[in-house]
Amino acid sequence: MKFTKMHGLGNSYIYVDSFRESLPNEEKLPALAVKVADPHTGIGSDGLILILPSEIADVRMRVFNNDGSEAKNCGNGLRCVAKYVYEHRYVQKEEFSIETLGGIVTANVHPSRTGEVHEVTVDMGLPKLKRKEMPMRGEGAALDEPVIASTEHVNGTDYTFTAVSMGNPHAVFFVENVAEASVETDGPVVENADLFPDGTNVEFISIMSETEMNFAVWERGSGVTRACGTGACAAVVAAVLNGKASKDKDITVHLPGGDLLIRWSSRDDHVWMKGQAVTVCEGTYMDH
Ligand SMILES: N[C@@H](CCC[C@H](N)C(=O)O)C(=O)O
Repeated sequence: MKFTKMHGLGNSYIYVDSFRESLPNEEKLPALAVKVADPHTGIGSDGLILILPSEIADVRMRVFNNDGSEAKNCGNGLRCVAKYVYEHRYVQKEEFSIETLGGIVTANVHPSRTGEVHEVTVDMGLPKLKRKEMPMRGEGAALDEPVIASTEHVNGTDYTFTAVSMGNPHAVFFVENVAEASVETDGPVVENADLFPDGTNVEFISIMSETEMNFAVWERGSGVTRACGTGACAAVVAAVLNGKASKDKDITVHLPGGDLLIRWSSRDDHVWMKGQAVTVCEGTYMDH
């Protein structure tokens, strides 16, 4: 199976071009994701991304975490898919749509004179804020309410966070110092809490100024990663909802793997993400 390894700020995936490659049966895809992602016996990545034709958008992306679970969206993956389909001329325009399980988004590539794409902007669409849209468990009318700085009980402990869906779920915690955040201890506890029937990604952020924040993440299905694009979008939305940042400002999110520029626009309430997309290598994977 031919593959391309790409990353956005160190959040790496094995990309399979399903315009050209025939894929294993549907039920074998989760196991394939686990195998290719293994750094010792596979290629090594945070998961597997399939680039496919779409009937309702210009192209389609499917994302598998490195535990084999399928995700509904991936911000860093979207930028890499946009780079790939533009450079391989599957689209011949700089603005085009990408279908994900979490909805359709619009990508804008910024090609160099030679046609290479190093940076991509994505209109990530509307954040979903209602408890039932995460999804998160709750009672009656609360299901239609947003979860902003809400204290929730998980395994006997109280956790205070803001929940934002960017097609996939995120629980955002404000902390004093991201370097000291309990990413590897609280991350998996919140990820797997009963409260989240589908699990959740977990972000820890600290506000540095009106236009800057530090960020660390525990990703659902992948654990600690160097970056999470949808997580950075959710972090900015959470900061605005908590009065710690403003709409219409370009906010630099400092992730472990580098920076993303995120803006929540008041014009249409869409969230915009701008950042790098990098090709690491291409090769042939021998399935075994
Ligand atoms: N790394 C991604 C998100 C990947 C999916 C996530 N772990 C989930 O299960 O929702 C990003 O850049 O957004």
